[in-house]
Amino acid sequence: MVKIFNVSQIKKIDGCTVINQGITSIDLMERASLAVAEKLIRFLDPDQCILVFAGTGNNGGDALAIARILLSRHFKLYVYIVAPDELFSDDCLVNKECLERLTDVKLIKENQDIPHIPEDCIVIDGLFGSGLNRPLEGVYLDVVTVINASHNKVYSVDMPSGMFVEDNASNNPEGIIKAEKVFTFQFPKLSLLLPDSANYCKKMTVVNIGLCEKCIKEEETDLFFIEKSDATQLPIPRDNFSHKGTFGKALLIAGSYGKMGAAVLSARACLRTGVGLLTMHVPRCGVDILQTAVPEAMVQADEFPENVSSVGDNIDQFAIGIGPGIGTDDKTKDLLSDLFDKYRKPMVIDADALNIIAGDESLKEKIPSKSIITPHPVEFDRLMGGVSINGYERLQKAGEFANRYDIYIVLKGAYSAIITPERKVYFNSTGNPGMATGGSGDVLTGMITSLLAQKYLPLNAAILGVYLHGLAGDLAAKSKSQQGMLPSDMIEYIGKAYRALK
Ligand SMILES: NC(=O)C1=CN([C@@H]2O[C@H](COP(=O)(O)OP(=O)(O)OC[C@H]3O[C@@H](n4cnc5c(N)ncnc54)[C@H](OP(=O)(O)O)[C@@H]3O)[C@@H](O)[C@H]2O)[C@H](O)CC1
Ligand SMILES: [K+]
Repeated sequence: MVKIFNVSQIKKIDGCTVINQGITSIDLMERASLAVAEKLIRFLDPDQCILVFAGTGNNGGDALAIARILLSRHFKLYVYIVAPDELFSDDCLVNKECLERLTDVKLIKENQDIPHIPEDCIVIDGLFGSGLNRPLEGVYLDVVTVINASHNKVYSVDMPSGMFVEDNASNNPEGIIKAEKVFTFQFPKLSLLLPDSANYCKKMTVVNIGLCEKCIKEEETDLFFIEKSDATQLPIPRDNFSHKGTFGKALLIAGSYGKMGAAVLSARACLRTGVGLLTMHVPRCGVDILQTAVPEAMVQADEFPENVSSVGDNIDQFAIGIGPGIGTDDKTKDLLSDLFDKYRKPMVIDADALNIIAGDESLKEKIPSKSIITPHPVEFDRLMGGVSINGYERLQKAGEFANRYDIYIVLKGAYSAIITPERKVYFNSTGNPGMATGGSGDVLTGMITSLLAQKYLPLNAAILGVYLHGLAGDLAAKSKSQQGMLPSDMIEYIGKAYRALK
């Protein structure tokens, strides 16, 4: 797992690296800058005009070092330092003086010094990084406004300038660089993983700068970024002598009139994820649909034609998933309440089941311990009874909710977050915007329920389910495009996603 740290932890690890590796801070800056420059060199066109905007701190120092390295590789550069008071950090000053020996470096001290930014150029943004401690104002705000208005591709060093590493609730949305890509050092930054960063960071690339592994190991955090190597360790190998009983029994309670597709998708995804036996509990109108569309599943018909209203006895033998397409009919509300009374093992709760819970406080108290709920942000806000001001606040609330009700929350998004009852957060690294379509969540519910049935611990079921779901989405997008892919395609790629983990 890659750890995610706050600013003071990053500073501490920096300092500790300098001591333990016997280097100076300028060596570390050079290493970081070289790592970013090498990435840029791979795709930048040497004939394109590149504008570098540096600040006066260490983020600026990085940008100036990157400019020097690019110049040595014959890129065409124009360099500006925004320095209203000309107070430079020591390492920034060293890099400024080095660069001034090679090229003209212009200072921007006030608004009138801001250059016209032509179209079709590239901007390298090194105004501010993790040292930002207040929203941008004055000439800094003006420079950011001009860069954003130029609509050129902007590559940011460490952070989009103007964006805080964690909470941006008090920030000025106009005072943040809109970056095409952010090359962030060593650790993903929390704010870059939250949905509010969509306008400011289209893509994040984590650049390894060789910080001291021992310091990283010793520094504690509750925030993690899931990598392939983490997911690879999770699948439970299949024993030669195993039989269908070995891989558990799942019961998916899904569907209502007009929403049987959700039941079909969750059923197929559950089976493709490896469950031994799947039973679908659906309204009577859905029996033929399920039996035809998913022959591998057994079907239990509800007594009602259009909605699910009750589940039978003997449900302890199953891992249960409830929600896809069930609607919020009163009969279905009764079912959920009854289910929570009867069944005390972890279950997967999604979609309309969450909307039902949102409308009834007493149901929250009854959610079985260690269950996994899988809301998207709107469902989560409904569950909280109010909209969060930003992704950071939503994450805090999710931590409190998970802790209070002793459950796991999969907060779906570009980097889906798995929040544990201990308030730890694991961000997923797979997936793409092609998955943002109706049915995608039903697939995830089926997958996680399947893993619970196969005796994965709830946390592992959530992590592996979310990772595989995203990976299947990535494989589907590769073959069918983000626009053309469907949740059904993702299901077809679950097998390949498993293979990719080998
Ligand atoms: N391990 C690493 O990640 C490494 C990171 N590096 C780079 O260093 C920066 C962080 O550098 P730092 O000098 O700490 O901070 P900044 O460059 O982001 O900011 C510089 C100073 O600017 C002042 N400040 C803050 N906010 C504002 C604002 N809104 N307007 C004007 N000025 C502002 C603040 O100083 P004050 O005294 O005014 O409080 C900042 O200190 C990191 O992002 C990386 O790029 C290293 O190069 C390698 C290791
Ligand atoms: K920056």
